[in-house]
Amino acid sequence: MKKVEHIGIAVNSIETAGDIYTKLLNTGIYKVEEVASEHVKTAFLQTGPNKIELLEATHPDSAIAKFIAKKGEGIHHIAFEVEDIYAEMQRLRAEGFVLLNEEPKRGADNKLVCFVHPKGTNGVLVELCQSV
Ligand SMILES: CC[C@H](C(=O)O)C(=O)SCCNC(=O)CCNC(=O)[C@H](O)C(C)(C)COP(=O)(O)OP(=O)(O)OC[C@H]1O[C@@H](n2cnc3c(N)ncnc32)[C@H](O)[C@@H]1OP(=O)(O)O
Ligand SMILES: [Co+2]
Repeated sequence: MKKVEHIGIAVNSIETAGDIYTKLLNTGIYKVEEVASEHVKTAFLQTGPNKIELLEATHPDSAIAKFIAKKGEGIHHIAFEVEDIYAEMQRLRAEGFVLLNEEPKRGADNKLVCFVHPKGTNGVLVELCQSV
């Protein structure tokens, strides 16, 4: 794992949360991107070498909608940057982690992503990200 690529925060409104995080971080949103396959709209703010990813559900079936319904707004996942997502997925499988997707899938911000089930990571949803 190269670094923490982003912290994903589940929010009801990326507009409202975006204003708050713009003030908090003293920097603006540099990208808003919908990922239809995940039923989410994302907004990114750069914080040094890392990012904050605000996530708003675009459909009731969205993982974000279910998360907020259950736990309210808050930190949703930690994403790590990897060099080779295929090799990392294979390594994690061999280590006994449960991956939530068989193959890497297209994420936001020009990434290939894969998620690791939180049951195997002390309750923290982990995302692997490889730049494409
Ligand atoms: C890809 C675009 C973008 C990017 O960065 O590029 C994103 O980051 S998109 C982010 C949204 N997409 C995902 O999160 C995909 C992966 N997530 C999943 O597959 C599900 O959300 C899953 C499997 C983590 C949970 O599924 P579901 O909510 O349908 O099941 P449960 O509600 O029964 O949850 C099972 C169990 O997991 C706990 N849980 C759920 N979400 C989280 C979370 N974010 N962090 C930690 N724990 C989580 C939930 O509380 C249940 O535990 P239990 O003890 O049984 O209550
Ligand atoms: Co993410």
